[in-house]
Amino acid sequence: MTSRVYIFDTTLRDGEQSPGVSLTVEEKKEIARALERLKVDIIEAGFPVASPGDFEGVKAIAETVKDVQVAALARANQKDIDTAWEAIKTATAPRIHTFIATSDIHLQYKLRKSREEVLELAVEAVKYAKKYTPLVEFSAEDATRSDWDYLAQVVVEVIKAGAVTVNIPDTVGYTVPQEYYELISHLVEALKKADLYDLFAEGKVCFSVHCHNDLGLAVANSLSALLAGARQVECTVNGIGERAGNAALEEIVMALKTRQDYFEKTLGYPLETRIDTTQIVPTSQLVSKLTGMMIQPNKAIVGANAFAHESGIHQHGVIMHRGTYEIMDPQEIGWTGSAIVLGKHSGRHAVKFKLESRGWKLSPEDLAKVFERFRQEVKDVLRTVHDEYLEGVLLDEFLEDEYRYQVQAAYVSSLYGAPLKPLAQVEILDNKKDKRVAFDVGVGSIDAAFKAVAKALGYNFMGTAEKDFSSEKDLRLVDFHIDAVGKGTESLGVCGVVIEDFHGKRVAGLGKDYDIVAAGLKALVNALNRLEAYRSKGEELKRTLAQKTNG
Ligand SMILES: CC(=O)SCCNC(=O)CCNC(=O)[C@H](O)C(C)(C)COP(=O)(O)OP(=O)(O)OC[C@H]1O[C@@H](n2cnc3c(N)ncnc32)[C@H](O)[C@@H]1OP(=O)(O)O
Ligand SMILES: CC(C)C(=O)C(=O)O
Ligand SMILES: [Mg+2]
Repeated sequence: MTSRVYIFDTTLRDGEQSPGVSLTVEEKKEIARALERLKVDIIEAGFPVASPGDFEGVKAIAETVKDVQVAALARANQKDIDTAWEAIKTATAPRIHTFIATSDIHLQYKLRKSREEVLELAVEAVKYAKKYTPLVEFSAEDATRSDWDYLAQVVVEVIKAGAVTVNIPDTVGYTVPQEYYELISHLVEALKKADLYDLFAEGKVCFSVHCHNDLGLAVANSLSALLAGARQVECTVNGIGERAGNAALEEIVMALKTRQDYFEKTLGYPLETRIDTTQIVPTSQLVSKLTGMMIQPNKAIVGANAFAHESGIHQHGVIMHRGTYEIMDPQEIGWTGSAIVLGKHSGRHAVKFKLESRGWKLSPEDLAKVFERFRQEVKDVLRTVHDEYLEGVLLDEFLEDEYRYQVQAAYVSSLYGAPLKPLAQVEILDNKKDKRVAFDVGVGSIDAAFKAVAKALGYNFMGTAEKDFSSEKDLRLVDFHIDAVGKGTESLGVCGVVIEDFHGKRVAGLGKDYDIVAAGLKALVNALNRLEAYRSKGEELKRTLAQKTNG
C-alpha cells in the first residue's frame, strides 16, 4: 500500500455550503491560488449545475490553477455531468465527482428509488463521466448509514464502471472511529472477493473519506479510515462546511505529521501528504476573512490561542523548553512563533522573561517588587494585558517621583440627540504647581477629553489614525478599553490605554474611577507621566537596575 495520502480540499464546494457563506468568483480564485500554494492535491471548486455563478467560479479556477487537480461535483445524471465537464475541461487535470445516496432513508424519502435503480444510476453516471476524463470519483452519499453489503455492491460496480476514487462519506457525521475503520475494512474485503484488490493495493483505485463534524468526530474518523486503507481525505480549511462543518484540513495534516511515529508503528510505514504546512495559517486567515467565518480562539492549529500561553506554570515550562507544552512548532504552520501572554494567571518567570525581552534586567529583590505590584494593580484588573502595562508598573515602582502631572479638574459634556459635539475642558497641575488648562471637542466625550489633555500638555492626539507621525508632538492611541468591575450602575470603571509616540515608544496607562470619563483621563495622564519619565530617566534606570544584578 502507498504511504501517500491525497488531500482533497472542498472548501470552495462543501465549505461554501456553510449557511451565510457566499463567495464571488474573484474570491474563489484567490482561495484557489492559496490552496495551490498550500499544495493540496485536488481542489473541489464547486457544483457547476447549481447556478451560473457557481459554474463561472469553477471555470475560472480551472483556468487559473495549474499544479493541482480541479474537481467539479455532479449528481448522477447527464445534465449535471455535462455541465461539470464544461466548467472544468480546461484544467490541467480535470476530475468529475459524481454522487448519489445509498442509505435507505435517502432512497425512500429523498430519491424515492429502489436500491436497484440507484445502483444503475451510479454505474451509468460513472460510465458517462468516464467519457470525458479518466479522473472520475464516485461518492456514496450517506454511506455510513447505508446497508454495508449494499454499499459494498455499489462500490464494486462503480469501480468496474471506471471510478478511480470511491468516496465513503459520513454525510451526517454519524459514525465513530472504530465503526468507520470496520466499514472501510469491510469494503476492502469486498474488493478482494470481487477480484479488484490488486487495483486497490497498487493505488489505481483509491478509497476516499469525507467526514462531517456533527459529533465533533470528523478528524478522528478520517484518521481511523486512513488506518483501514483509505488514501484520500476530503476536508476544508478551518473545518467550515454544512452544519457543524467538515473535517478540518489543518488538523488532519498536522495530526499525520506530528504523530507520524504512531502511523508508522501501526502500518509499518509513515503516512505522508505533500502539503506545505507553512502555508496553513495564511490560508486559514484568508478563508476566514473572505467567508466571514471567524476562527474560534481555541481552534486547534489555527486559533489565535493555539500557541499562546497565559498561565504561569505553562509559561515557565515554555520559556525553559518550548516542548514542555507544545507538540508542534508554530513556525512550521505559518505562525511567527509561540506567544507568552501576560494575564491573570501569569507568574514570576513570565514577568522576568517579558521584562528581559524589553531590556530590563532585575535583581531577584527588584523583580519581586515589580511582580507584587503587577499582581496587585494589573493581573486581576485587566482582561488583556499588553506588555506595556508590565513596563508601566516597573516605571511606577522606580520613577514615580519623576511623574509631573495630575488631573486637577475636568468638565466634560455628554450629548444625546443634539447636533453639537461633546466638549471637554481640563485643568492639569504639574509638579511646579503650574496649571495647564485646555479645551477641545471630539466625536464623543472621551475623545474630547483625550484631545484636551494632550493639548494641555503640549501634545497632538491623533486617535487611532493610521496616518504617519509628522511631528515630535504626535501621539497615537494603540489600545483603549474600559472594563466594569462590580455590578450595575455603581461598578468601578477601569480604563487601560496604550499610546505610541513619534519615536515608536509605546507606554500604557491605567485609571480607575466610578465615572468612566474620569477613569479615561487618569489613564491617559498616567501614560503620559510614564512616557516622560521613561524619556528622561528610562535608559539610566535600566543601567542602574542591571548593575544591581552584577553586584
Ligand atoms: C451531501 C451534499 O453536500 S450534496 C450537495 C449539496 N449541495 C447543494 O445542494 C448545493 C447546490 N444545489 C442547488 O443549487 C440545487 O439544489 C440544484 C440546482 C442542484 C437542484 O435544484 P432543484 O432542481 O431545484 O432540486 P432540489 O434541490 O429542490 O431537489 C434536489 C433534486 O435532485 C435529486 N437528487 C438529489 N441528489 C441526487 C443525486 N445525487 N443524483 C441524482 N438526483 C439527485 C432529488 O431527488 C431532487 O429531485 P426531484 O426534483 O426530482 O425531486
Ligand atoms: C457530495 C458528498 C461527497 C458530500 O458532500 C457528503 O456526502 O457529505
Ligand atoms: Mg459533505
